Amino acid sequence: MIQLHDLQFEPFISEAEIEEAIAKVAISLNEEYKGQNPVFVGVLNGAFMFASDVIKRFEGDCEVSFVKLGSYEGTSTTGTVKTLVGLNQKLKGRKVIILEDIVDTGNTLEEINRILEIEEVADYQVATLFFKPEAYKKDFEIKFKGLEIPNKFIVGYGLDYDGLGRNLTQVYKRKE
Ligand SMILES: O=P(O)(O)OC[C@H]1O[C@H](OP(=O)(O)OP(=O)(O)O)[C@H](O)[C@@H]1O
Ligand code: HPA
Repeated sequence: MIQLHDLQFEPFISEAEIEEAIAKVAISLNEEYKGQNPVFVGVLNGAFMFASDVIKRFEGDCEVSFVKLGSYEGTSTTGTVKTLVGLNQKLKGRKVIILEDIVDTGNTLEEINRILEIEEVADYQVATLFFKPEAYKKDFEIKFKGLEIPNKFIVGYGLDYDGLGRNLTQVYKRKE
């Protein structure tokens, strides 16, 4: 059990399970994007660990970029996704892979869709380490998913509760 701010969290997903999920996503990305020089776009802050681990496993040429979006306060979404740092690279005509630590309600993805619509990319897909099917309310198909998880608030491996917990190497869920 760990305490972050006022909340307690219990172990939920081990390092080995996380590694297995990343390996699975990496195999699919290597198959799908072989020889295509895709651009990975990581969504900060949460995706920094996943981006690092999955990009290390990509075997061909690729480029790496980041955007920084934010919408959560405490354990819930505000419903408003703010672009804190935008794209600094032209993506016109490129194959783009969005890297997310988690897709929860899908609000953040919707904002990314808006950002990419004006970029005239050749194609883009989303790769997320964690996915909450019960919480996801959008139509956009998520092609690469590491682990489907129940609708519980989690921390660790990049994910935070009000800034804390990102450095944890395994994932914890909020104790009920
Ligand atoms: O599907 P959603 O309900 O939009 O949730 C997913 C988003 O929430 C988290 O970001 P957050 O806004 O907490 O910013 P952070 O990455 O800096 O923690 C996470 O990193 C995803 O980007
Ligand atoms: O379960 C979560 N934990 C931390 N950050 C998040 N952002 C969306 N869902 C979550």
